[in-house]
Parts: sequence; structure tokens; C-alpha cells
Amino acid sequence: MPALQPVADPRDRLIVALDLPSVRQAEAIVGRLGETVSFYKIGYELGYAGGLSFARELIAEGKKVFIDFKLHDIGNTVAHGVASIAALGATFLTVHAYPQTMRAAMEGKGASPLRILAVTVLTSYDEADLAEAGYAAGVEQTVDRRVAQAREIGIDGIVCAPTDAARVRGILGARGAIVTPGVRPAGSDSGDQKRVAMPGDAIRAGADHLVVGRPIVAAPDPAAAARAVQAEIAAAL
Ligand SMILES: O=c1ccn([C@@H]2O[C@H](COP(=O)(O)O)[C@@H](O)[C@H]2O)c(=O)[nH]1
Repeated sequence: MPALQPVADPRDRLIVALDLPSVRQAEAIVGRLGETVSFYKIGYELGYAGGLSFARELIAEGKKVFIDFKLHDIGNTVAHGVASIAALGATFLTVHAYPQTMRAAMEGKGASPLRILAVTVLTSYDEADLAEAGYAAGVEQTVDRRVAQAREIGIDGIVCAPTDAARVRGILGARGAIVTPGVRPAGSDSGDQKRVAMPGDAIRAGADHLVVGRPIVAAPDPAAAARAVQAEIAAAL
């Protein structure tokens, strides 16, 4: 696993999830967030509604972009999909933490600076959800096994719940980025997230970057909500 890269701009610790149905709505939120936010995540909803062209625009304007497509397919398809995203100039791309998929993704990114993040167990899953999906092992055991496999493969980073971050850091050591969704500022609704923590707790547990979507994007004043998360991050560093 490559050495951990220091986060040069403290604003980069916060990644805002642009889970919105149109580029027009995403542009409006990015406009309201202005210089407060430097790093955006584009997932299925915006990605399938013109979000990749919008990602190019954000990158051209100097923003960092995380493409959260959680790839998982046969190796050839994953490798070529990753190569296409690498050409976009994105900073992060997710794949599911299956060994064949992770190896293919690392092959597909070639020498590009794109960093591949392996998604361990979704933050919307608890023990019952994993059992329902047919896994015999529990959440902690599954996360730990996938992180150990990711480390062996040399993946660039891990996506995990903030509640797993301290254990994940213990397995990774000082190498590899830890990115945690499932982050909720005090008083905000968890929604469908089941393994959550507050921003300061996620940072103290070892997360390098926090992903926050609805608590910022749906806030009456998104820039104020983002600044409050950034203040909590700064206080925990
Ligand atoms: O395990 C995972 C992996 C990815 N996500 C993504 O993060 C954001 C979280 O959004 P909130 O509105 O802050 O809940 C969302 O885009 C997910 O697709 C995740 O939540 N958990």
C-alpha cells in the first residue's frame, strides 16, 4: 500500500456528496458552497444524469472529484472502466473490496494519479443486513478481512464506517487513506445510515477524509453547514 499522502489543504478533509438528480441542481449547490468546499463526490444519482461531464468542469475549475461508482464486475470490465475514469482526472474512485476487483482496478489505473478506494461493508449495513445477504461473518470480521486483503493488494485507500476507522487504521498502519461516509453532525438525521459517528469522532478514530451528503446539501444554508463540519474536523486534528 502506498505511503499516506498528507492532506495539504485542510478543506480537502471534507468531501461533499452531490447526491442530486441533475447537473443544474448540482451547479446551484456548488455555487452556494463557493470556496468553502474543495472536494466533491459524484455517485450514481448525478453520475447517471450527466455527472461525468460535470466532474470534468469541476476539475477544470480546480476542485477535486471523487467518483463513487463502487465498481464490481469481471476483471477486464473493471480495468477498462477504471482506465476511463483515470482519463477524467478524478482524485478517487471506489470499487468493492473483492480481491479480483481490487487487482483489476489497480491494473486499470496504470501510472495515473487516480487513487482507488476499496469499499468494505456499506455504512447502511448492520449485522442483520450482512446475514440477510448470505455472509456468515459479522461486520467487524468482514471489514477486517477485506482491509487486510486490500493492504496485500496495495490499494490506495479504504472506505469504511467511522465506527470501523480505528480498527482499519490498525490494520493498514500509516499507509493508505481512510475515507468515511456515515458521518452525522450532532442533531442531524441518520436516514438510512446505520453505522455512524460525528465528524470529530471520525477524525479522532483515524479518518483522513469525511464524506457528508444530506446534512450539507439539504441544509437551509449549505455553506454554514459545511463550515460547521470543517470546524469540528479542525478541532479534532
Ligand atoms: O459505505 C458507504 C459508501 C458510500 N456511501 C456514500 O456516501 C454518501 C453519504 O451520504 P449521506 O447523505 O451523508 O448519508 C452517499 O453518497 C453514499 O452513496 C455511504 O454512505 N456508505
